Amino acid sequence: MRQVDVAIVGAGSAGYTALGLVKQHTDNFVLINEGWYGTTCAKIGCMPSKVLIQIADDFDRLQKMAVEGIEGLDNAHVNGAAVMQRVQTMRDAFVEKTIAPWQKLPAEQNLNGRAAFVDPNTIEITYRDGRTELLQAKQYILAPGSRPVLPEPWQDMPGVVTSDTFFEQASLPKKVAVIGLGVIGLELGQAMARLGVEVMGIEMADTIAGISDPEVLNKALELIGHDFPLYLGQAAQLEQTDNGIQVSFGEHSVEVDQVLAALGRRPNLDTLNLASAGISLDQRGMPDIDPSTMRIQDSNIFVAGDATGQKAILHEAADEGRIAAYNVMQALQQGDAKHYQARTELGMAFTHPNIGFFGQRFDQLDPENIVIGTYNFNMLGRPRVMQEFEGLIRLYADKTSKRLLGGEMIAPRGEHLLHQLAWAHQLNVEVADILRLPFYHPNIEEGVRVALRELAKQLYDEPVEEVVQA
Ligand SMILES: Cc1cc2nc3c(=O)[nH]c(=O)nc-3n(C[C@H](O)[C@H](O)[C@H](O)COP(=O)(O)OP(=O)(O)OC[C@H]3O[C@@H](n4cnc5c(N)ncnc54)[C@H](O)[C@@H]3O)c2cc1C
Ligand SMILES: NC(=O)c1ccc[n+]([C@@H]2O[C@H](COP(=O)([O-])OP(=O)(O)OC[C@H]3O[C@@H](n4cnc5c(N)ncnc54)[C@H](O)[C@@H]3O)[C@@H](O)[C@H]2O)c1
Repeated sequence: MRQVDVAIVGAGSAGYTALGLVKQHTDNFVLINEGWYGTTCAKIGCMPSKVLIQIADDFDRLQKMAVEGIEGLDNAHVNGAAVMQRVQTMRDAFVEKTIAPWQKLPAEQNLNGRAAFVDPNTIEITYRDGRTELLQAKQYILAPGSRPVLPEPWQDMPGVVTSDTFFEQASLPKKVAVIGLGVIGLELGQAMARLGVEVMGIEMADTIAGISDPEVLNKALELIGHDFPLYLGQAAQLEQTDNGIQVSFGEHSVEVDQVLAALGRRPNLDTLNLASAGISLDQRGMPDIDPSTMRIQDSNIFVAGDATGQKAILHEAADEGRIAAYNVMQALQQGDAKHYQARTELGMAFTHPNIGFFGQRFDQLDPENIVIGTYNFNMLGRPRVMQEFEGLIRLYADKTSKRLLGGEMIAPRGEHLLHQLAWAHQLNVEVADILRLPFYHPNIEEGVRVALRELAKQLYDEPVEEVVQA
């Protein structure tokens, strides 16, 4: 039986990051990956979705140009097939770049098969041709990602797509029901709507994109609702018809060509048969993973990326891959696992305007202990020039420490505002210190300053001097 120092399962963003570090330490490793290479992010996730969103944003700007004196735009229209061709061409380029490191691995270390534990020390690899191989590693890094949730009756229904298949289409559909208005449903639903597809959005919960602040939610429903109708608090039923799919929810029933099911993603750890490794699992079938070490209990198994069932976003997958690899190297040298702190949490939907949060969300905070600063984009010059003057920023600060705790927003260029606020949050400085940082004029960041000033008025007895004393 083959024996190695390290076995990494999953050639995604988490596995890729771990591999880069493990390689520096030992040559005695294997990478096991089932199915295609190229990562969820590059092939069916972050990147193709951002290409589609960019095209939708560009098309939308044409309408804004008309009021700026730019003429001759009346004939502009969307060629759905060309749009999807552009998405696929760019996606293929991203995938090609992503698979280069795997292609450089010698064949005996790059195993294209499914891994699963057969006992606490051994995994079995099942190759595509049905062959199997047993392998033992001193340490394991499991990074098998996640898959879309899809109820069984919907699985073979023609016309039902998930983000796994959406980007493969030859053209844009005509009429779509987007079921699930989390990040994927909102991003793709809005982009399609802005490209002329008739879209309706149906969500079981009473919020979209995980927004917990009721004021931000109201603003988001208003703004995203301009692009397509949103039905909240409704779970949909599907029925196949001669012409498509009948979607029923609440009082409504409508026939569509296509359903985009965006109901969330499920960790792929269940494919690894962890029970055979002697790992105890909770009711959801998940092991107890320490987020500061990425280790399962006291085992030689580390988990990273979407497979943890925690923060299913790319930079977190990469960090978890790093932490798992650092600790695998520690373990190979008989060292104790090192504990790492999480970065400030940051999440965003690349809708228009961007929706997102940093730090703690509104519903995680005690209203008694916080003050709130807001900005609602009705006055600033630069957003008006850009014709993007609608949004709402809500920042939360701790009454005692006078530090930012978090914030939620729907805001033009919110992706950048969220980064700056997350950096300030992680540096753990007082609100007054953030106000003493430079703010250029005219800029959207001036809106953040308005919200910070509102916080400062509530936090300090004296007005804050916004210039640093020499
Ligand atoms: C539509 C969409 C848009 C997204 N947009 C963004 C975004 O804008 N920003 C962002 O930060 N995140 C985004 N994400 C999330 C991001 O793509 C993921 O968090 C990230 O790709 C997870 O990486 P991973 O390494 O955990 O998994 P993956 O990249 O999925 O890699 C897992 C690999 O493991 C393999 N595997 C599974 N089981 C086994 C097994 N038993 N044996 C061997 N191999 C196995 C799989 O085949 C796969 O190759 C998006 C996701 C989607 C779906
Ligand atoms: N910009 C980004 O960073 C980005 C973009 C896309 C995806 N992602 C990642 O991908 C993950 C998966 O995205 P997602 O949007 O599929 O999941 P999600 O968990 O964000 O949203 C799924 C939504 O579907 C709803 N839902 C579930 N079952 C339903 C039903 N039967 N009927 C109606 N609604 C139902 C849920 O209430 C939830 O709001 C996210 O957790 C996110 O981390 C990130």
